[in-house]
Amino acid sequence: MSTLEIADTTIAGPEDALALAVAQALRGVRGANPLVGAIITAPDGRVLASGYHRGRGTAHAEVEALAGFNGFNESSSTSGFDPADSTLWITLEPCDHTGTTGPCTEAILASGIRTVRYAVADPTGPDGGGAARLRSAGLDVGQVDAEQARRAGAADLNPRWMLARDSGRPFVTAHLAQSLDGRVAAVDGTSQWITGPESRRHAQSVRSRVDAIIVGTGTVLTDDPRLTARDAAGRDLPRQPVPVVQGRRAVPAGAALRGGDSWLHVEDHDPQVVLDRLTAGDNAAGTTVSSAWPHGGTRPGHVLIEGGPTVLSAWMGAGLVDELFLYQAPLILGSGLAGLDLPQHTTLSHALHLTLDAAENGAISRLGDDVLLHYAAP
Ligand SMILES: NC(=O)C1=CN([C@@H]2O[C@H](COP(=O)(O)OP(=O)(O)OC[C@H]3O[C@@H](n4cnc5c(N)ncnc54)[C@H](OP(=O)(O)O)[C@@H]3O)[C@@H](O)[C@H]2O)C=CC1
Ligand SMILES: Nc1c(N[C@@H]2O[C@H](COP(=O)(O)O)[C@@H](O)[C@H]2O)[nH]c(=O)[nH]c1=O
Ligand SMILES: [Zn+2]
Repeated sequence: MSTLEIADTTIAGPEDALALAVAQALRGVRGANPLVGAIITAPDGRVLASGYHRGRGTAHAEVEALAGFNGFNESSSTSGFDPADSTLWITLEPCDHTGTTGPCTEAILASGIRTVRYAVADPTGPDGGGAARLRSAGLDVGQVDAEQARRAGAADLNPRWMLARDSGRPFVTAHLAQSLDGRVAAVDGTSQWITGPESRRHAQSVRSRVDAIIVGTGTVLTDDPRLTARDAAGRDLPRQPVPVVQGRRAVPAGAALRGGDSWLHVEDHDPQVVLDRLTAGDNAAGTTVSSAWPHGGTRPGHVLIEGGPTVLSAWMGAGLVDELFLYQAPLILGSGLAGLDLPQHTTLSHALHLTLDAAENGAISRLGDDVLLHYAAP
C-alpha cells in the first residue's frame, strides 16, 4: 500500500488529483489489463490513500486505495475521516463486473465514499462502466473535464492496450536481448548468453505474466528453448505460458518446449494467422493447446514475442508489437544476426518511432552490467 508515500500531499484541483493517480497507475505492469491508478482525498485536498493495479488477477486500483483508506481510518483514533466527505479519484471508470476480481462498484458502495471522479470511461463494453450503477445508488459520480484529464496524462495511459482490445487481439510484448552493436546471435548462431543473469531474471518475470510465448522455427532449431517461466532459483512456476512456434519446418520430436502440458505449432509466416489461431483457441494439426489459458479465459490476454529476429521483425513490421523490452548488453559481437531486419524500410521516413515507456519503474534501468530499455509502440 502506498498510502504513506503520498501522505502530506495536498491536491490543488482535479488535474492535480488525476496527475497523482496517473503516477500511481504508472507503477503497474502492462499486459492483459490496463494501467489504472486511484487516490482518495479529504475535503481539504489532503491525500489519504492511493492504489494502483499490479496486473491481471490482482486487486483493482480503487480497491487497493479503499483498503488503504479503511486501514488508515481504523488505525487513526483521533483523525479518522468520514468516508462521506472524501473523494475517490480514478484514472478509469470503475468496473461493474466480476472478472478475476469482484466489481469495484460494490467495494465503493461498501466504503461509504459518496463522491467519485474518473478520467476515462471504461471501454470494456456493457460489463465495464460502473458510473451508472453508482449514480443509481445515489452517489455523486462525474467524469473529469477531458482537457484536464489529458493534461494530467490520464488519456495517454493505455493507448496500445485499447488498440489491442478494439482489434480483438491480446496485448503483445516483445523481447530483444542484444549486444551493443544490435546483434542477437553470432554468425554461428550462438547466443546464450548475450545478456547477464539480472536481465534474464527480468525476462523470466515477463514470461510469468503472459499466456503464450511465440518463437520462430529458427530459434527452436538453433536454441531448443524450454520457454518455461521460472523463479529466481530456476524452478518452474505453477502457471506456465503456452509455447507457440511460428514457421513451416517441423518441431523436432525431442524439442524441449514439448515438455509442458500444451504447445502450439502454427505452420504459417503471417502473425495475423498466429493471432487468429490463438484467439480461436483451437487445436492445430498434430499439436495440443489448452482450452483454458494459464491466466484464465478462453482467449489469451497477453503474449510475448521472444524472437528470433525473423519472427520479431514480422510482428514489428505488421504493427503488432505493443511494448518492447530491449536488453542491451555491454559486448560487441562485430558480426552476426541483427535483432531486427525490415528490408522494406529503405529511407528515413520509413523508420518506426517508439517512445520510452514510463510504466513499470521507468523506461531505463540498469540490470547488472546491462541496460534495460522499455519502449511503447506509438
Ligand atoms: N538474443 C535474443 O533475444 C534471441 C536470439 N535468438 C537467436 O536468433 C537466431 C535465430 O534467428 P531466426 O532464424 O531469425 O529465428 P526465428 O525464430 O525468427 O525463426 C525464423 C524462421 O521462422 C519461420 N518464419 C516464421 N515466420 C516467418 C516470417 N514472417 N517470415 C519468414 N520466416 C518466418 C521461417 O522458417 P520456416 O522455413 O520453418 O517457415 C524462418 O526461417 C538463433 O541464433 C537464436 O539463438 C533467438 C531469440 C531471441
Ligand atoms: N540469447 C538470449 C535470450 N534468448 C532467448 O532465450 C531462449 C532460451 O530460453 P530457455 O531455454 O527457456 O532458457 C532463447 O531461445 C531465446 O528466445 N534471452 C535473453 O534474455 N538473453 C539472451 O542473451
Ligand atoms: Zn474494478
